[in-house]
Amino acid sequence: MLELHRITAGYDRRAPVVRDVSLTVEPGEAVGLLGPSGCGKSTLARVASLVHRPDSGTYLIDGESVRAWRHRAPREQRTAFGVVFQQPRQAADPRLRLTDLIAEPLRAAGRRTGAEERVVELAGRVGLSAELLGRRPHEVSDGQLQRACLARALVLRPRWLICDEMTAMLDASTTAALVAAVEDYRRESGAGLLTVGHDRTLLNRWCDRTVHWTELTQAENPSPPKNKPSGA
Ligand SMILES: Nc1ncnc2c1ncn2[C@@H]1O[C@H](COP(=O)(O)OP(=O)(O)OP(=O)(O)O)[C@@H](O)[C@H]1O
Repeated sequence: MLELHRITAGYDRRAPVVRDVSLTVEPGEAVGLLGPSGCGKSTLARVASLVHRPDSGTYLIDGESVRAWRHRAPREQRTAFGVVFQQPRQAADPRLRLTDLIAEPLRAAGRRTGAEERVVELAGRVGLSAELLGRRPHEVSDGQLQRACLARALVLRPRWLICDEMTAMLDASTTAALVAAVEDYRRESGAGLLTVGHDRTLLNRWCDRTVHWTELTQAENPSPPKNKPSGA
């Protein structure tokens, strides 16, 4: 379970953008987070994925307290997360061919054995052809690059996925393909998901539960209604 408790975070300690926010995600659960532009959703998603250290609050991952963020976080906690951001061009090294981009986390973790097969398998899942795998980011569309970024996020088989407006700039068919790839992975792995977005209809359809930013600062465990009947 992910348990973010009374998190305050931002970019200037005197004016935090996230104030006293609490959120939990159960194992295997898909939670959608909605809220107006600039309210702090991405900042909270960055705290949850261990890339942004909060000013205060506590964070438990599967019962274990998080004591360090970014490169200081233990590898086991860092690699428990697969993260996809809104802007694939900002998240991708422009020098890498898509095949190397997807394999990057395997190399960083020293897990080269079987890397090629894993990349090919993931490329199939996200709908990237062998020809596209040989191209560099400037030679593919935003949607194709985002497919590669999703494959990269899945390559270490994370227990948790954090998608920060993953589909915000994509057309309907690419959005559907990426959501389907995430859901296939979750079905087989049991991974939990926190997905941030503006599209209430998409989040309601995709997630078990959709929470609005304003609910996160109210009493804990507000038991919001489920989007789908259990087992659906
Ligand atoms: N690196 C940064 N340095 C300084 N301020 C930042 C930084 N990143 C975000 N902010 C500010 O923090 C506030 C919250 O930003 P954040 O991206 O978390 O919001 P958001 O809810 O995800 O917005 P959107 O839906 O538009 O993506 C905004 O006012 C933003 O300008």
